[in-house]
Amino acid sequence: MGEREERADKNVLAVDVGNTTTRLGLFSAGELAGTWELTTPARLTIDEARLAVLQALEALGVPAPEGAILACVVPSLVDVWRAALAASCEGRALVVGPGLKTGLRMRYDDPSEVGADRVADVVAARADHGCPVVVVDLGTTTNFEVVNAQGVFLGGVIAPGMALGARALNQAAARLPMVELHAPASVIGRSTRAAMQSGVVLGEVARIDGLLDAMTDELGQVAQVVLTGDGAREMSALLRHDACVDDTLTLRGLWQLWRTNQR
Ligand SMILES: Nc1ncnc2c1ncn2[C@@H]1O[C@H](COP(=O)(O)OP(=O)(O)O)[C@@H](O)[C@H]1O
Ligand SMILES: CC(C)(COP(=O)(O)O)[C@@H](O)C(=O)NCCC(=O)O
Ligand SMILES: [K+]
Repeated sequence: MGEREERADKNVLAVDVGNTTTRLGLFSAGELAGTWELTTPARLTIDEARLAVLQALEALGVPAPEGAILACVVPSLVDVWRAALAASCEGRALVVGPGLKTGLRMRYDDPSEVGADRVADVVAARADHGCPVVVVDLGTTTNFEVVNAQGVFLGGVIAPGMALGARALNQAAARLPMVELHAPASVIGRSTRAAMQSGVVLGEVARIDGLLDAMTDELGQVAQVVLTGDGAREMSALLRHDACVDDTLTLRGLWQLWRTNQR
């Protein structure tokens, strides 16, 4: 077996630390063997992060990883996870950020500003869905990543996510309850709850459809749309645009970045 095949065969742990949820994905021979989620805490010790890794490996019934890669958009948690992953695998853990080879051309004014999860999304979207492509990632924020026909990351959009919108309404207005993020039966709400669900969920649908239209105009061509994140499937059913749902996009982008950086 060549050195390259041997590396591709390794068990690799990919960790995506979002502002709300931390996702672990264990890749075995290039396939996602299992995932594990925990709530992203405000503070975390290296031991707690190591324990989370051990729990995930045990629950998934997978062997300890040989390699690890991290995308963390919470700066205070980067060093903790870097150290915990180094202790959980052979050698250093890779961290998506300055210094890591991505193979991407980026038109961001300052590419070091781009969130690590967005970089991973773009890498996987380019490889697995083709270009041009727009990724819509539903998380704490609803963020879009736009990739042109040449595979260049042009930038995108960062908007408040649906849960954030619902929470903001509840916190800012004394009479507004917390609502579940389901689409109401009609856009014209006849109760406080229905009106809020219309504003948050159908408002998000309109925002996504509207921004996709504007992006098509700005790009001068129709791009494929890839939806990922919380409620991606429900959202795809509500959108006017055709969109492909890809739940494991970010984790797969991390695995690809790990592989790129073994060469
Ligand atoms: N469409 C949706 N349906 C259900 N919950 C959603 C939806 N969109 C967002 N959420 C909620 O939004 C929050 C943020 O999403 P998450 O994927 O955890 O974010 P991040 O990737 O930023 O950590 C979570 O609390 C999640 O439950
Ligand atoms: C846009 C984000 C907040 C999305 O994070 P998430 O919703 O996944 O927690 C994150 O990618 C980030 O902090 N980015 C830095 C700013 C930028 O990408 O321009
Ligand atoms: K995310």
